Amino acid sequence: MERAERIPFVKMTGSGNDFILVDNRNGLIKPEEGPLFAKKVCRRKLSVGADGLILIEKDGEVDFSWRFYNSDGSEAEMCGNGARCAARFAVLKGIVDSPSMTFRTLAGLIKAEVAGERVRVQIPELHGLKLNIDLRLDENRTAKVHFVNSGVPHVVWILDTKEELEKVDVVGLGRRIRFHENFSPAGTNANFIWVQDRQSVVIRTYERGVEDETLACGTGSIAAAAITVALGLTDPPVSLVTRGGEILRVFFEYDDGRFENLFLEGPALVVYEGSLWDETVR
Ligand SMILES: N[C@H](CCC[C@H](N)C(=O)O)C(=O)O
Repeated sequence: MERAERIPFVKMTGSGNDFILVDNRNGLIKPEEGPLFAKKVCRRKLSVGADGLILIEKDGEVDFSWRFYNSDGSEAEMCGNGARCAARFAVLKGIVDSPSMTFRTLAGLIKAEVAGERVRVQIPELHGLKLNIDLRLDENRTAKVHFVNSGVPHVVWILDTKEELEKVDVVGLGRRIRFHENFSPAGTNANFIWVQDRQSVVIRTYERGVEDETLACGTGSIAAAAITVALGLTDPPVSLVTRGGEILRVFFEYDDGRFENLFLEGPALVVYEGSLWDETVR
């Protein structure tokens, strides 16, 4: 990257899942530089710090394209909370001239609708739904889990009580699932949920590529909503109570294994704007 003394960015939070957003339509950060740049700027205390980096790029057909990186520098196909932040960022920065837009991700085209601080994004599709998997965790323990890809891969483990959800070792068990041979080589995110009632689920998520629990996960919320509806435990729209306390809402129609018109809705807030000094990303 030719040395740009300072790189303007906006820090945003999608229900506690936090991101650094950069308008990279000038191509300053080259594709091959993305992973290391992301790893450096997402370090808490040593740089801006975030769960992920979002680079907005030019696109010849739709409003814009994006590159999404987890804080470990891995590029992910999609990010639900990040998509909501990217849509609001595009409106605030005049990258689009309408509150409705379409942008390109590795998981396909995302339609977004910005209404003030709240954003709805339409997820292209769910695939690979697999219910009631007996997952061997170690020689003495198996867990009944479920799987779906909601833009990125997600395992969902349903716990019986709120207390169990409070006490579960999200990082220890989450890491075991994330690196489980069943899901290699791509790995998976791991969600632990408790079904509060037919309209709401409390969720905690261990995120692949952050390698820790995050305060919210958009695609994880979609996965949990889809799986609990498919199991007959909830009815859409489903509210997801995230670890940060914010509520994410997932809308869709479900009929005999088919999910239609999948939307994720929730707040996407600006925390601050800044300019990144070159000396901390060399
Ligand atoms: N860490 C995820 C990508 C971000 C997902 C999450 N932040 C969301 O809001 O969907 C992965 O690598 O699969």
